[in-house]
Amino acid sequence: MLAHARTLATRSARLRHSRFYSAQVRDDSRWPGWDVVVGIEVHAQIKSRVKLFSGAEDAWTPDYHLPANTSVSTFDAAFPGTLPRLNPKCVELGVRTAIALNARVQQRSAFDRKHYFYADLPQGYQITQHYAPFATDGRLELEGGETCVRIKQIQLEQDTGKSTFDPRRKLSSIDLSRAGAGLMEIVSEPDMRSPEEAGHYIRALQAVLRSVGSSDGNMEQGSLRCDVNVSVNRRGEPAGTRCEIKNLNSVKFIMVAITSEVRRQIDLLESGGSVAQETRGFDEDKAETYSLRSKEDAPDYRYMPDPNLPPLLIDELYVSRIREKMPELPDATRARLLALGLSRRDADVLMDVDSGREVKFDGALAPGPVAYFDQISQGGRDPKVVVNWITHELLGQLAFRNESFSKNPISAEQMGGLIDLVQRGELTGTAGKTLLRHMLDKPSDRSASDLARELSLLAGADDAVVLEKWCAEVIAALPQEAEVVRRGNVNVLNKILGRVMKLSKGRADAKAARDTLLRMLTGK
Ligand SMILES: Nc1ncnc2c1ncn2[C@@H]1O[C@H](COP(=O)(O)OP(=O)(O)OP(=O)(O)O)[C@@H](O)[C@H]1O
Ligand SMILES: [Mg+2]
Ligand SMILES: [Mg+2]
Repeated sequence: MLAHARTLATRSARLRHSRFYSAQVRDDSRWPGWDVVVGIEVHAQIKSRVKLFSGAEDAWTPDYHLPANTSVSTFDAAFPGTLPRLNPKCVELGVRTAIALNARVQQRSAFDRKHYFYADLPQGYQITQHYAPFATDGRLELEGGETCVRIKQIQLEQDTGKSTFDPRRKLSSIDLSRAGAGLMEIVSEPDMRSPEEAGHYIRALQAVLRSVGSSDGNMEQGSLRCDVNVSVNRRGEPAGTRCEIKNLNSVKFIMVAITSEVRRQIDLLESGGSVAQETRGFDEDKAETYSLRSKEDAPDYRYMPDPNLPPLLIDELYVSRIREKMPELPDATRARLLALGLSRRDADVLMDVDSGREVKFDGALAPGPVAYFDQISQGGRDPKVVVNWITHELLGQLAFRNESFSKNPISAEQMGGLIDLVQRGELTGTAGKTLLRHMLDKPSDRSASDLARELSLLAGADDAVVLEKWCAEVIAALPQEAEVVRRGNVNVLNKILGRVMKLSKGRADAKAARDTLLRMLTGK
């Protein structure tokens, strides 16, 4: 009876957590009558200069332009007699990630050896926490909080080296620089129901990792790598057999690979066949998955506890200290920005994971567009005006120059000064943009108003006189158009006005210029 009650309680907890058991699954017109089930294993490189077990002597930089084998300690190369020593920074960044993913940090976890024989793994085994991970039972809400993906576990493990094969010379090269670097394996429950949801999950996870500073989460550079498990079943039937697609390296390829794998499995089942559990690769050119090895060929990893590493003990005080220092998480940031009156789009642009925000080593963060926005809008500036200048003008100009936000040379103070000049009417909007361009062209630490004065961009006291001079000059240059306006056809005025604005290099106030022209031409 008690056991039954417990089962029911567990089941209803699950019901609350996973949409899989509760809400109706919508039919997908791509595969009507079928349900798609996806679970993802993410390997995220921990942003610590020191590897997971090989001590401070081998500080490494994940810079792939460096020559091979430049950051390898004797431990990484598995010299006999070398011993592992756990890097506490990796534990701290792991715990930060676990807290951000609402996971339970285990007071006791342990390290196992997972054996396989491959040239980029000199020890002959990888140290991992597959059986006793340091965090379990997390969850990550996807956009809008409608869907929630449960996180089964987060474990610490070593990265391998890198092997490259040159088919021409039939030569394999091994680079051990990466060997032994710290990874977090974040294993999701099979809670995603479409290729798009898998994409949202990875994006949301990237945002979390970056916001806590535990990983770059950059798929292109390999600091975030995904193994994607896919199965299909007819609506109402239990989940099917999963295939695992290894090593996908972009969100786009994840979605394409899932779509093509779903098609393959459905075709197999519809033609009376069955899906065999196997590990598959993804061919980017053909947009197809292909078999790597079947379950029968799966290696026997001969897991065993690592005798050289004691269990990892994490006490509650340690966790609560980290919890107190947690930075703002993406969901909270988005909610705060929306509450300030920003549009969803503007909030997304500020928070964009690809905006060039840098995660520095050991979890420090370079300020991204959101922090820049926060600094500028302090002191009572209108948040909507500030976000406009950042997203449209600044990010626009930077994009035009093919530069990311991390290259922005304009300080928050300078940008705030520029916005104030425009808001107070001392600078026209167009002159403000000219000033912004100048600040990007010639970075300096001078204030916006000094620069505006120096460039004669400020709208001054003798404005009206200058404006009349510009108008007169343009009227003289466009006698025919001026005549048409004089005869009462005001439509042509815009052409004359355009010339005045051009002549003033944007310094003229458009409305004042229009009024002046009308007065000079029609007396009104
Ligand atoms: N029916 C299913 N359809 C799709 N995904 C599934 C299904 N069942 C389980 N999964 C997913 O498969 C993944 C299993 O990962 P896990 O690390 O636990 O084991 P593994 O793949 O056997 O081990 P390894 O780490 O050696 O690859 C999880 O992400 C889980 O959500
Ligand atoms: Mg796994
Ligand atoms: Mg796996």
